[in-house]
Amino acid sequence: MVRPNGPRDPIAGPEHPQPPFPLKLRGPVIKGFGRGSKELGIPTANIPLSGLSIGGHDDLDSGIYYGWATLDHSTISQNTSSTSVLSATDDTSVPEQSKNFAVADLESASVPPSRPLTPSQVQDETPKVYPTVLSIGYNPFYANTTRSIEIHLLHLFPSDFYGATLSLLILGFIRPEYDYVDKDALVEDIREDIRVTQRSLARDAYGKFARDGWLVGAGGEGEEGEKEGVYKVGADGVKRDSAGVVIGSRGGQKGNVGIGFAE
Ligand SMILES: Cc1cc2nc3c(=O)[nH]c(=O)nc-3n(C[C@H](O)[C@H](O)[C@H](O)COP(=O)(O)O)c2cc1C
Ligand SMILES: Nc1ncnc2c1ncn2[C@@H]1O[C@H](COP(=O)(O)OP(=O)(O)O)[C@@H](O)[C@H]1O
Repeated sequence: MVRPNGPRDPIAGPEHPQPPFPLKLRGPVIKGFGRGSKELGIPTANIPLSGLSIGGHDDLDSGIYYGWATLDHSTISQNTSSTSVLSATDDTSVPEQSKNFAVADLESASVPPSRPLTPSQVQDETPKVYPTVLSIGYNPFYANTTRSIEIHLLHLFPSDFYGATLSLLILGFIRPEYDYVDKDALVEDIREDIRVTQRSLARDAYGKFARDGWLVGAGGEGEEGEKEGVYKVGADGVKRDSAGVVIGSRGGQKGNVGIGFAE
């Protein structure tokens, strides 16, 4: 479908996320077609389509979505080698360093920064949580024959992170994928998607999902024996949740704050 003319909504989705959101995705960052940073100035981390199977969402509508994401860098060495990297295409050579021209000039004071949040806003040991916009589909402008998941994290990274495990919580739908008259029109719409993402995630009901246990590696809701939440370790070494309720005794260092599980 060719992009319709006309202005776009500044915010996407209702005041509170509605089903099917939040949707959980996770997978290793693999190599895509290499166009994101080279041609568009907007790097997009690809994860395998099987990432959609986690909640049984393989048939999710193609389109542009937003949410929160984290990266686990500890899996990089097991998913890459010095000469090859897992790939969505047949090409497994190590890609050139990505370039990101899109985000730096888009920030404004009234929206969440592209700087990452930590769930507790206290400690650096907890994973950084990045505002994220993604495209799921066939990239009609490039007429791809296979469906792909292309994820842009709203952050300037010093280096690539192929092989890292990316966990994603999708909270809303922005628009369908379109074909465009030229590359500049595609880039302009993606830049507006970034702004829509910043405004949409700035709402309280969306911001609180940045603390969801899924983003720190949890296996999903309802797992036996696990209760995820923000904890603080007291002088007695005991972990308590934000309401002061004891959730564990193997807390460790006094004053530690993070996201974890009841023991
Ligand atoms: C927010 C966002 C919106 C996008 N919208 C479209 C779109 O409407 N049409 C399209 O053909 N591709 C769209 N794309 C996909 C880009 O064309 C794709 O990321 C690019 O081809 C890079 O792919 P690669 O990383 O596999 O090289 C979008 C990507 C992002 C991140
Ligand atoms: N802000 C970012 N968002 C997503 N990926 C990024 C970002 N900054 C750097 N990258 C890196 O750039 C890669 C994507 O670059 P891109 O040119 O789209 O290549 P590919 O086609 O291999 O996905 C990601 O896999 C990741 O390693």
